[in-house]
Amino acid sequence: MGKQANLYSFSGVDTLAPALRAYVISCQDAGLARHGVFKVGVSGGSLPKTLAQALLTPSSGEDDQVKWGKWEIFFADERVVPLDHADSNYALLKAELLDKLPADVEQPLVHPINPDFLDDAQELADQYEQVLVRSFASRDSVKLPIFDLLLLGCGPDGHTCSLFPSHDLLREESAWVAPIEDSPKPPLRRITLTLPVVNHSVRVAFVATGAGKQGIMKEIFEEGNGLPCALVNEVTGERCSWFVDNAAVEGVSYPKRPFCL
Ligand SMILES: O=C(O)[C@H](O)[C@@H](O)[C@H](O)[C@H](O)COP(=O)(O)O
Repeated sequence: MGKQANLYSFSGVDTLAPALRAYVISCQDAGLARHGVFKVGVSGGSLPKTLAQALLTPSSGEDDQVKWGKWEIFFADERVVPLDHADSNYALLKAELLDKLPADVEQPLVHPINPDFLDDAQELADQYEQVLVRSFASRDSVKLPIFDLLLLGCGPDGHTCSLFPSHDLLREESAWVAPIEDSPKPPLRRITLTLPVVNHSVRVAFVATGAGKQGIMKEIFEEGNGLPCALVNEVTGERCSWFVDNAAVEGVSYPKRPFCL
């Protein structure tokens, strides 16, 4: 394993957001330099709101451009509900971010789940996997898709995407996208990227804020305990960056780095 995951701590979301913006833009520019598009996966929870705060501010110069027209957006996990349902991660991202993009810029290509398959979570996951197969097929090796960036949250139990602690899904080795029908966090039925896909991403960024995350951050960074977020940290090492606020990591013994690219 390489170096450890980067832990960047900020006074609050207002100071975290500009750093997250700089980080996302650097991943975007690296993706564009590598293959002309930026393939990014996002989760639900509080992330879309923070992302909007980071990305919707006006550009401050040439190096600070969000090139929306070059973005391909996927869902790191999604609830098995219609796209306009209150629980839908797509609906959340749409309301928080996509609907607020300036109308005069080229729009990103967004890949929601196919609502024709809501009756069967396995089929929904398989169909979403096919979306990834088609999108990533131009690569030489499609053993696993390689996202340029995954932007993830961390639940108070240490879950990420819909990969929950001690769940059998953590042992999935071959599927890229898997169904889960007994999610400990409602709603029960979801689909999620699997751990090998998360770990294969070029970069992984977690955003976790608020004192409510303190206990789990301590456990993830000090003990690991096989928690899904800790498993990602262990495999991705320095390819992984955490954007947190001071409240979330108070008392956590782990070196915090000053943010720089
Ligand atoms: O669909 C979901 O439930 C989310 O994708 C989930 O993985 C989320 O990211 C975490 O639960 C963190 O949520 P918060 O950021 O709201 O704490």
